[in-house]
Amino acid sequence: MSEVPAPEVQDVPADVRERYGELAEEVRGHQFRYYVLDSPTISDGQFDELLHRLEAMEAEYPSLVTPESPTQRVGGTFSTEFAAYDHLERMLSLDNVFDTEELLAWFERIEREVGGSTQYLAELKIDGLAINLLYEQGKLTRALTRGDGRTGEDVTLNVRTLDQVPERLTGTSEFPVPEVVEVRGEVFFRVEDFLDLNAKLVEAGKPPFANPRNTAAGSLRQKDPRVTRSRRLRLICHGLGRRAGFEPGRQSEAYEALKAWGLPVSTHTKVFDKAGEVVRHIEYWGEHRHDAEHEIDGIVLKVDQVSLQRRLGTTSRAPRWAIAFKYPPEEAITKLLDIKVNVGRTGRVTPYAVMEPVKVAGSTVAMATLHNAEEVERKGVWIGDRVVIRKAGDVIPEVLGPVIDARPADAHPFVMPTRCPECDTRLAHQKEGDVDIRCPNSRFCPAQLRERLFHLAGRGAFDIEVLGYEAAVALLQSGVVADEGDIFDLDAGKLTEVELFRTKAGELSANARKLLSNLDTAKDRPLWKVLVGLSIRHVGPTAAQALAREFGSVEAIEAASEEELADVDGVGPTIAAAVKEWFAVDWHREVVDKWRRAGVRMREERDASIPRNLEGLSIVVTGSLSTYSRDEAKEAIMSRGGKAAGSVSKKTAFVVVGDSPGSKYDKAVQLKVPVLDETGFGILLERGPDAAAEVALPAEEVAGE
Ligand SMILES: NC(=O)c1ccc[n+]([C@@H]2O[C@H](COP(=O)([O-])OP(=O)(O)OC[C@H]3O[C@@H](n4cnc5c(N)ncnc54)[C@H](O)[C@@H]3O)[C@@H](O)[C@H]2O)c1
Ligand SMILES: [Zn+2]
Repeated sequence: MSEVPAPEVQDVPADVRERYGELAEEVRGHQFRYYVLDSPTISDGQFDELLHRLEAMEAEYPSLVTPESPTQRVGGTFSTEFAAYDHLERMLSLDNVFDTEELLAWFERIEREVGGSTQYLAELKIDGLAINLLYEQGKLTRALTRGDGRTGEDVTLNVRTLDQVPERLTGTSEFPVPEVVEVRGEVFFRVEDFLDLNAKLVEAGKPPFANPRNTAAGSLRQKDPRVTRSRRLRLICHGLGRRAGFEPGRQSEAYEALKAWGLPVSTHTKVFDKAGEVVRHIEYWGEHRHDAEHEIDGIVLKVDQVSLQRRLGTTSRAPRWAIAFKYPPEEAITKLLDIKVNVGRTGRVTPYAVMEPVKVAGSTVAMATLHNAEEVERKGVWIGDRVVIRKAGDVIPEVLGPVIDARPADAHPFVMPTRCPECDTRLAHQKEGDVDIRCPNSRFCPAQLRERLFHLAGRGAFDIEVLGYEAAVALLQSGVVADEGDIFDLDAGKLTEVELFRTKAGELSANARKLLSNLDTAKDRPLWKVLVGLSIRHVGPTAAQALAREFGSVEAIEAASEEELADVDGVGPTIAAAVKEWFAVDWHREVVDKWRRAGVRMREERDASIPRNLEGLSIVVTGSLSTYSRDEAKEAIMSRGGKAAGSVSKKTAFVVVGDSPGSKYDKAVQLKVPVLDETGFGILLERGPDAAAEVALPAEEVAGE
């Protein structure tokens, strides 16, 4: 073809040409920061998007394309820090597809060009940096980075520090050592080693690295090979360049040769006959991305037969016989606009990141929790920084760390506030050594009030549909509710005082009527839900159910000693202490009183047909019974007013002993507590303690059985 005709050049509007030039410059700038500085300021996904925009402009105005265009070249370049050498054969990049449709179109093109179906080799796309190892007469003579594809940087001394890189190749009868071979591969960090490295840095008070790929590149491209040596880099080989004295028929055969020569190859390489199977394979790895030892950003597909590879040839930047299917990026880089703090239901103050919204793993992210002040410091992020965020699948987004090289002059560290942002109370650690810092003004802090109201309306508590955040805030701000104690005293008169619950005509809104009816239903929720609604620290559904089952009423829980509480299965000392602390606060007890007066259920509903014949008795069950499960036995005791205790004491009325009893039985013997077998337990339940006492055995006799 002749040169691009001049008139077409003029067809490109000046503003498009200008925008194109700017975009191309921007892309080159990012390539420099990525390939030379090992320190990108945008994520790979964001970079790919810029490149795509460039491609789209070129597709619309083909005359924009020049050989220098970033779309036509292998991305990298080389730094003058290293000696530069040419590769014997060019190192190329890979073309990308981003969905199945594009992939199927690629298969179609290949099969059209080779005239039929063919076999494909599927490999994990390792997110590392490309390396070219030159072996002459079996001896490693040079290692180069990819550079611009033609010329790479000499990193031989550094590569020699990798355990997996043999100084000399070994040969076998099937695969003798070739005269010359360029081996292409990927240098990377195993995720585990990367996390280890970061943990050590943090321990030494240094900022951690943001991601394994750039850290691997930075670790290999070091002036001082000792730094490289300390970094536990890994290698996987995935191709050949120039070779003499060896010619594989298939790519998969080349891997066998590499392995025979003593080079590391992947264990996840697979040959497929059918495009459909490849698609399933890609889906599988999409869901198991994190099962590989290294990060993967896609699957690479290669036409397996080398003669067909030759026939398909290459473009200026990539082979035509291979393609990379890229998974949606899980990381993005964005600006950390601010770090704010949130005050939770129990007063815990949590810093969180406010970021310029950015798309990652299919959703837009603008906020992420930072957990506590220590965590902010550990991550080393400053307000104003560009930060790397990560969101894997459905997992909540996480701020990984700052892009240190992109730190603007006005960036500044976060300072944890000393006063509550909502009520101005001085914040404090509740106990010595707590990481968390809290607002102690639990009664009046608007944030805590709002969160508690919202919580008590939740599914796990009273399940009051209309009482969301908006309603909670409206009720508190209007003053008709001072705290959660007032919630069940709401009536039509009070609600008409709240704008949110009034119609324009000043009448009660439909929503208000619904709230009243919700509240009415809520009064009859089971005891455990009432307990959850009280916002006692650590008392979630599990502990609340255990407490309700064991004690049967709020009064009984309040009256129980810390030991008795701790003794309950599913409660334990921490929760027991929290319950005691909670009931020790006057206004907490007032909340309970107000709710009780308003008609909220304060005790477990009893089945009237069950006799309350064990009232006040503490009974311990040990070993397994044949007709009752452990829970059923407890339930049977408690529904009769007894207490199913977890340990034997002098106050224990009976110890019920099943098969293979534990140390509780020994304790019963020691304390001379009456012991019942399973039949005796049945008598106890049906006829009460007096009848049971007649059949109770002295402990020794049961033991002798
Ligand atoms: N964030 C930034 O600023 C920035 C700038 C430039 C490039 N990038 C990123 O770098 C990548 C582009 O770089 P690229 O040109 O190296 O292309 P690429 O990473 O998409 O694909 C080519 C490379 O894949 C590697 N590879 C990994 N596993 C392989 C396997 N099994 N078989 C064959 N090759 C395998 C090879 O080293 C090869 O050079 C993109 O992900 C891009 O987003 C990011
Ligand atoms: Zn406060």
